[in-house]
Parts: sequence; structure tokens; C-alpha cells
Amino acid sequence: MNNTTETSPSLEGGEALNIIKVGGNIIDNEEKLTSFLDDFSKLKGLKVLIHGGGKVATEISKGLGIEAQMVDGRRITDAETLKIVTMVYGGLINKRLVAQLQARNNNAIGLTGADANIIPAHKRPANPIDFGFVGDVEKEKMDGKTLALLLENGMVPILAPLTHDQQGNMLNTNADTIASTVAVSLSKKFNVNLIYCFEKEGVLNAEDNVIGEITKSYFAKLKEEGVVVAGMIPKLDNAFEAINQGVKAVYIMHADGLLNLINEGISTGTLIK
Ligand SMILES: Nc1ncnc2c1ncn2[C@@H]1O[C@H](COP(=O)(O)OP(=O)(O)O)[C@@H](O)[C@H]1O
Ligand SMILES: CC(=O)N[C@@H](CCC(=O)OP(=O)(O)O)C(=O)O
Repeated sequence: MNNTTETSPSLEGGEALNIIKVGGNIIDNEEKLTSFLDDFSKLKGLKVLIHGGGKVATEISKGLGIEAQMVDGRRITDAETLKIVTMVYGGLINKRLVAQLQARNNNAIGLTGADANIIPAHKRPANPIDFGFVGDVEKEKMDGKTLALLLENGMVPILAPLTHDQQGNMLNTNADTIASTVAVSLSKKFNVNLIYCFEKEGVLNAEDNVIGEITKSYFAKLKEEGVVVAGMIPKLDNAFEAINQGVKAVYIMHADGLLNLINEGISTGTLIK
């Protein structure tokens, strides 16, 4: 940890709300997941958890003889893959997180974007690439009212990366995008901090050191140099979108730094500028 930035966890105006996204590399690791849930359950104030699980879905698919196909960090989701991701994200992972958080005295409620139409979406057009049953979120239609209702009644929403097409089909939807969309919509009512937790210290530079603060132009440079690659590119795109649309603070950081950031106001990861 070579970078420490002071930040204010509680902001002016509405009540503070922490929206945390946790990815597949932590969910897939028993020890890391337990440690993450211990910390998440201790976070003070209003909170929402958005989970991924891409790594688990890939392993389970493989076990069933279906090789995962990813393009630009998104999963090609045919009818069989849709069944798998619905079971894995909406069932196995989501309900396990709920049970684990209930055991830690958090009143978790597990939902997909289809429940109460929380996250309006449509099937991604088949051109130029046919991703199959993949959802694009209709950001302008998301109002956050149901989530606000749950939060105001003491519940902790746990959201799976699934939406629906309004015609009876579930859609697989990237968890980082869901996190950004939910954060933007709730920022109309709350003072939102969006925190992307993963297994590295933050966004790393060419020397593998954490970048304390990242601007859009610095991101463009790192992308050009091939220092920021793969899943980190759409994660940063989503992070910049959130900060430019009303979210108070966005961080990309190691899951181990969560308690320090939220309860103490000390950042050890990357702040999006
Ligand atoms: N410059 C970078 N700094 C940190 N991680 C990076 C960087 N460039 C690429 N990555 C990769 O991005 C991954 C995180 O993206 P992704 O796998 O989509 O996250 P998640 O675990 O949240 O699903 C990291 O595991 C890391 O391998
Ligand atoms: C369309 C699409 O690609 N959906 C993602 C949803 C899961 C996810 O985002 O998981 P992580 O956060 O662990 O990467 C997928 O199936 O991999």
C-alpha cells in the first residue's frame, strides 16, 4: 500500500450510500470471499452490493462441456449459457451471499434486475456482434425508486448481473455496468460512493504501483501504452461515466481496503477524477 488519500465518507446534502461491486476473482475464492463479507457486513450506513461471478460461470460451463466465449470482456450468451448464468448468478451466488450476510446480521435481500423491473434493459442488437441473450441497460429509464424503498426500510439489496427483455427472457448483463447505472440513478436521492472491489490494490501503472488518482486523459494514455488492458478498460469506462453523472466519489481498489475507506475515510486504492 503505497498510496493514501484522505476522503470524506459522508457528503453534503442527502444521506450517504455506499454501492460496492465485487467481482468474480473474489467470489471464486473462499478465503477472500469470507474476508470480504466480514468487512462488508461491518460497513456503517446504507449500502448496496452488486456482484459479478464471471469466473464461476466459466468454470461451471466448462464442467458442463460448454466453453465460454468472451468478446471485448463480454460473454457470448446463447440459450444454454443463459440457463447457466441465470442459475449461477441469480441462484447459487446471489442466494449464498444473502445467506452469508444474514448470518452476519445484515438484512440482505437478493434480486436480479428483472425483479420489480429494477433495471430496465433490452437485448443488445445482433450487429456488429451477436452476443445472444446479453442486456444493455436503459439508463435513462432507471429511477432507483424500488431500491430506495428497500434501503429506507433497513434492507441491504444484493444485485445479480441479470436483467430482462420485457418479453419474458432473462438477459446476462455486465456487473460493472449495473453498478455504474445503479449508482447514477441513486445519486439523485443519496450521496453515492461507488467502489469497485477486486483482487489488486487499484489501477496499477507500468511499474505495478497503485495510481492514487486517475483522470480520463491519463487513462487514455495508459490504454494506449497497453498498461491498462482487458477487464480494466470497461471497468474504468463505467467508473468515469458514474463520476461524470452525479456520483460523488468512485474508487477502484482492493477489497481489503473497504472498511478503512468507508468507516475511516482513508483510501488505499485509485480515486477516479
Ligand atoms: N493497469 C491495471 N491495473 C490493475 N488491473 C488491471 C490493469 N490492466 C488490466 N487489469 C486486469 O483487470 C482485472 C479486473 O477486471 P475484471 O476481471 O473485469 O474485474 P472483476 O474481478 O471485478 O470482475 C484484473 O484482474 C487485472 O488482471
Ligand atoms: C454480458 C456479460 O459479460 N456478463 C458478465 C456478467 C458477470 C460479471 O460481470 O462478472 P464479473 O464482475 O465477475 O466479471 C459475464 O457473464 O461474465
